[in-house]
This record gives sequence, structure tokens and C-alpha cells, in this order.
Amino acid sequence: MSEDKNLISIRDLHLYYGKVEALKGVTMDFRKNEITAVIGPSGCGKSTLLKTINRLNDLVPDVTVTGTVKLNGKDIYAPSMNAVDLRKEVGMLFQQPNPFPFSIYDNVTYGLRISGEKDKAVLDEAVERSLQQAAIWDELKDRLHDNALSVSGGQQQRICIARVLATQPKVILMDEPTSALDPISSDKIERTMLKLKEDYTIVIVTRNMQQASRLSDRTAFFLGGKLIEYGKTKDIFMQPEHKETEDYISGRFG
Ligand SMILES: Nc1ncnc2c1ncn2[C@@H]1O[C@H](COP(=O)(O)OP(=O)(O)OP(=O)(O)O)[C@@H](O)[C@H]1O
Repeated sequence: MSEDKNLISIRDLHLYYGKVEALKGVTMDFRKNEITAVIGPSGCGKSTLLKTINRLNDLVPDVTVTGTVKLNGKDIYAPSMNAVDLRKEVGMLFQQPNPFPFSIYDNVTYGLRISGEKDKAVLDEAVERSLQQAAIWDELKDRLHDNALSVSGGQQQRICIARVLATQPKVILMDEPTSALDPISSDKIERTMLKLKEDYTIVIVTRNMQQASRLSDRTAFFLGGKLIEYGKTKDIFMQPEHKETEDYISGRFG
């Protein structure tokens, strides 16, 4: 595997919440322009892993991280790395759509405005580009000044995708992004993700095995804070090497 295809490289990563070790020596790479699914039973460390990639765990008291996480070869835990700048490059989407209680326009431009961008032409362009990429421009272009909370849950989630895209990140982390949505909205988000991977690298945590298998290029299976098996999605689902992986994907536990 040639090194430059890997955008994110994790080496011997341990994360402790107080004395509880949630990640136990994880080593893995995430490839550019791919969708990687992270699967495993409740409490295995999926969300924790995701949050180590944009240092969201920094906000949790009493967290200790050892090992390295590199983005494009740069150690994201180095003292010189600014977590706010990092989060512009590594955006995150959560299970519950979480737009801010103000207009769609102000939601999408939020990241740019807090970085000091004031030029209306630049902001207008970012809104149209991001909503187009999130496949919701046509639905919302006449409602840009409506409150983002006044649209449906599926539309809110796509506004949140647009908000992430507006700062032109490299990576989009998604923590069960469709599990609170109806099947039609979920399907729209999945189609959007498949287009987005042409330009972005996506890591998705999902409990939905069908979603992992139809959407992702690679799948990582975690159990008890350890990476048990990682490979091409079709191999993981068709010919898993470990019995735990097979038991989990066939629904025998978790
Ligand atoms: N803020 C926290 N403080 C203390 N322990 C935590 C915290 N967040 C997670 N943990 C613990 O770390 C372990 C991993 O949790 P994590 O949320 O990453 O798992 P998960 O695989 O995403 O689970 P789920 O599928 O239920 O969301 C669990 O034992 C959990 O209880």
C-alpha cells in the first residue's frame, strides 16, 4: 500500500477516560477519497476513535491520549497544532442534526464568519456551493433566511453537512449520521456521501450493517477498544478472518 494514499495514519493509539482505557493500541490508516465504516458493539470505542481524529476528546475532562494521529503527515496532537484550525480540516456530523437556531444562511457560513470572513460575495458563493454539494440547494434556495430549525430532520442534517463543507475540510467524520432519520432522508444522505467521497475522505460510525456494506470501501471492526479486523468491505462481510467479526456482522451479538 503506497503511503501517500493514506490521509490519516494512527499508530499505537491509547485513550483513557480517567482510568478507563477506551482505545487499546489502535494502529490503522484511512485512505483518501474513500468511505471507511467503523463498526462494533456498543461501548467498543467507535465514537471515541472518531473524536480522536479532530481532537474533540480534548473537551472531555481527565482524558489521556498516547500514540500518534497524523493528518497528511502532521501530528495532530503536536503542541503547534491548533485544535480549532484542525476542526476546520476535519469536520464532524453527529447522530442528531444540530443546526444552530438561526437562519440556514448563517448556519452554513458560521465557520467562515468565525474565521473573520466578511465578504458577502464569498459567503454567498460558499452557501450555494455547500448546499449544492449537500444536495439540498434546490429545496432550500428560496428559504435561506428561514430558521434552520423550521425544516425537516433530514433537511437539517443536510444543512449540517453543508455547514461542514463550507470550510472546505479534508475529512468528514460522521457518527451514525442517518440513525435518527427516516429511510428516504437516509437514502438521500447516503447518495450525497457517495458523491462527496470524490472530493473528501469520509469516516462513518454505523450500527447498520447494510449501510456499512453498501456505502463503504473499507470496514474496521472494533471490540473492547481494540481493532479486531480491518480491510476491504466486501472481504470483511464475505470472508471475515476472525470469528468475532463474523459473529458481529451476522447479528450474533451487539
Ligand atoms: N466522556 C466519557 N467519560 C468516561 N467514559 C467514557 C466517556 N465516553 C465514553 N466512555 C467510555 O468509553 C468506552 C467507549 O465508548 P464509546 O462511546 O467510544 O463507544 P461506542 O462504540 O461509540 O458506543 P455506542 O455504540 O454505544 O455509541 C465505553 O466504555 C464508554 O463508557
